[in-house]
Amino acid sequence: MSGNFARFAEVGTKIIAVGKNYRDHAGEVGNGLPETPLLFLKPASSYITEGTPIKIPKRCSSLHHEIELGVVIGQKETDISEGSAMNHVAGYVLALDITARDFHSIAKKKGTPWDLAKGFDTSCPVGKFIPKDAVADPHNSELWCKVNGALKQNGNTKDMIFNIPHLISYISQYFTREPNDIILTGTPAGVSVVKAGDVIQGGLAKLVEIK
Ligand SMILES: CC(=O)CC(=O)C(=O)O
Ligand SMILES: [Mg+2]
Repeated sequence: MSGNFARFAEVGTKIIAVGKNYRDHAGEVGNGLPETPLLFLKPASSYITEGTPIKIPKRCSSLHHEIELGVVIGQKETDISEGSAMNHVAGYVLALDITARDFHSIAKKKGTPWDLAKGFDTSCPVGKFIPKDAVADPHNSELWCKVNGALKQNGNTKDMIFNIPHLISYISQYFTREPNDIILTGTPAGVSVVKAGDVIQGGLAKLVEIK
């Protein structure tokens, strides 16, 4: 594990994920657009470093990749304004919100929690830490994902419905954020099934790639 990963892999880390934050992905999964950020938690036990194999959960027959920009929180915060939100960002990571889509569809239909679909062990592969200043514009960065070399997701963070300051401010009204917590900011369209043996690659602008 590199020093950069060590920044994140500390006890007490929270991963707060935002759902349906891109219109095109919201369209492909249905149920309309959110009026406020749609939040769910992924446990710290879902976290793996880049290159660690993803375990397909028992009884899952449709595992999906979701490439996402992760925002790494730099300091303890609660109830902060949108105006000061970016001061609380230490940097970014490229991450996958691996989703058991069959479990997810059932949960949505029944109105039950998404934990099993989104929070199982290994469902959050995370790439190396990217310092804040290395990302010129986090609201205009290409985000892509390939499976076995074929391009599946090709989005841009400019298409987020709720931008990063809004997400940080909104989340901080409900959850105290601590250093090294991560906010996954949602995925663009193109999610698709991955099977045992597939290789998933992702990229953020020209800055980082994960595999
Ligand atoms: C409906 C979803 O897949 C929610 C989600 O995780 C997203 O990134 O959007
Ligand atoms: Mg997601």
